[in-house]
Amino acid sequence: MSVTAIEKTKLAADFIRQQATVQPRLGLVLGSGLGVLADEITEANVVPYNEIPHFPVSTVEGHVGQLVLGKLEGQPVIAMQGRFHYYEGYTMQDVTFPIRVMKELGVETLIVTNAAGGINKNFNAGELMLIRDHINFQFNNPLIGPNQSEWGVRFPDMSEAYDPAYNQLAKRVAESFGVNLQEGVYVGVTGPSYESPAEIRMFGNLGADVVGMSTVPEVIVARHAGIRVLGISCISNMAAGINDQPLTHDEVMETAEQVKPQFIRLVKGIVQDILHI
Ligand SMILES: Cc1cccnc1O
Repeated sequence: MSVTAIEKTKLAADFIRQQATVQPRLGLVLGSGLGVLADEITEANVVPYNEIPHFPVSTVEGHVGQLVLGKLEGQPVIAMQGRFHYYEGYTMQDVTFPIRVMKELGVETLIVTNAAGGINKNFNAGELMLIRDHINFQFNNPLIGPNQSEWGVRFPDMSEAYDPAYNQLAKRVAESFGVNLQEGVYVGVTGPSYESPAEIRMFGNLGADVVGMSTVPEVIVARHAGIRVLGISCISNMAAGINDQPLTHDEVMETAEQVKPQFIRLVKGIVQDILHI
């Protein structure tokens, strides 16, 4: 007899709970090149994705695929070191399964991060952007199919998918730390090819400030589950056509390397207070 999605979620959560040193309240999804934040977690214990029942298995060679549970700035957290991308061939349900498991473990707040391409010409590679809203341009949705009413409603509201109170906190922390934090709209595309200049012009006309290949499905599922969300993009490079540079993944990783100190300082500052608002 096939195992239901709810049963798979509970089996994965039970496995993780047996190994966890904390009961996490805050979830972190760490995007390309940003997994280093998990190294800041104390009292940490690591659970490799390939040991967790029903967890997707990372297909990317040498890609760290593990959960890190412990304390970050004294708060009980669970961090994904390595995420699953739709472009790898995972289903939308695979991509978002870790968010369902986080909810089952008791997570009520999620910080989602990513590397993104800059579209807004006032932005620069190496800057951080607070996500105010997103555009789903992945021609799919993780909630398509029968609704699991114990997870959430059939038609979840997305009008404040990125929590306004969290965004006010992030701006206060950025200002206090002297971090130049941009703010804007993230458009999620499927990838894996980078966008064409014509597509970037279109996304700009549609109101997008950065583009990326992740985040949107995880946020939709988090909101469906009643998890409050804060999102931060690391502008890894300017998207196609914004300047005359060809796009490479190496450049995405190199920029993430440069922005890491600011990113870590900002997120740790946010983590100190986010569970109290
Ligand atoms: C992630 C990304 C970086 C740069 C340009 N486009 C993208 O989708």
